[in-house]
Amino acid sequence: MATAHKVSQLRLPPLPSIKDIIRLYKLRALRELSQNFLMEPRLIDKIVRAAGHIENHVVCEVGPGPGGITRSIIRQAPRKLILVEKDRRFVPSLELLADACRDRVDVDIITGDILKTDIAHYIPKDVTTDWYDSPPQVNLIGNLPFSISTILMIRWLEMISKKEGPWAYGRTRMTLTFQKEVAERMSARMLDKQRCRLSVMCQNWCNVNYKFDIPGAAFLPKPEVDVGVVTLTPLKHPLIKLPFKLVEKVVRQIFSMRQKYSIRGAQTLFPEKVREEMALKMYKLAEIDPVTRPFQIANMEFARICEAYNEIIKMYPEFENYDLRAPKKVLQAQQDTSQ
Ligand SMILES: C[S@@+](CC[C@H](N)C(=O)[O-])C[C@H]1O[C@@H](n2cnc3c(N)ncnc32)[C@H](O)[C@@H]1O
Repeated sequence: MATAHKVSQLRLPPLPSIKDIIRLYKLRALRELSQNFLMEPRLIDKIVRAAGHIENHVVCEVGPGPGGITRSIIRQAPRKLILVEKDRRFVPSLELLADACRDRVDVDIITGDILKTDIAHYIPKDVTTDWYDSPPQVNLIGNLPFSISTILMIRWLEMISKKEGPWAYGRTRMTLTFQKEVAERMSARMLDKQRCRLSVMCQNWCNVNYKFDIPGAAFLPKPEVDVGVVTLTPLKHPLIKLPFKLVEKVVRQIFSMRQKYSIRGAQTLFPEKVREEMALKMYKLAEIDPVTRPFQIANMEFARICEAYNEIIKMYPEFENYDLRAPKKVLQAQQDTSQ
């Protein structure tokens, strides 16, 4: 059932429009920072509404840019707003916003790379909830730069798996934008043609909800692709209860040969001499048909494959560190030790 949220709870004093801000501060968009500014207030508010109730919450916005989404967040009266923006040119326009709401919202402006910023450091401890309770009053929101969105998501999933960073406070929710194709992959279920490593990884640790699309034309400059808005809520219990690195490796290798039978990719988890035998053993333990293709494998079946792999590396610890992606020299050493 849809929840009704009050809009415009906090009135901001008259401010120049985002268009004027961009002109005033000469904020020409930089391609290298994937800068595409969302210009439509209706769509901006729709993203913020997708985050649910955020009044009195601690909100962290990734890449606020000139502050379009930031304004909409502020109008919802969060208790604290943490802004992480790599491009210093946006600081004056963000300070203008921080100043306009200084009596009601505590705003931290951090100029830095989100991939290197410890957001948790800025989140007050009193928001902490137990992992198995409702999510804490903390939200991560961002119209993410395309160039880092997948890396950031994978990094955050690893943090979720370890209950670290913003997830040390409980099951912190995310409302994020991705290239439409990436958003479709994140939410793709078994048999979907978009199904890939990212689908299994996201769905193993989170409830992934593809909310709606935003046409490229709503951005300035217009990107070549449309955008998808996704919300993610960490699951109380992941489907595969094994370390992130193990799950990532197994799922990655199985999808490494997308069009072939999945066992072909699974074989690459093991050194050449034993790969056919070990992969077959793994599939037998997991009760998976070797002629299944990767996109035909359900999340629970991936769980069985990962568990079977874990059993095998317990039996043969020499295979544990075998990694096909390792540089040639390391690979040779790995092959030698497994003979
Ligand atoms: C797609 S734009 C979104 C701008 C604004 N939020 C909007 O919706 O109009 C992405 C923003 O992320 C910033 N950005 C790019 N790489 C970043 C990084 N590694 N860390 C933090 N911010 C980054 C860009 O400078 C830009 O402001």
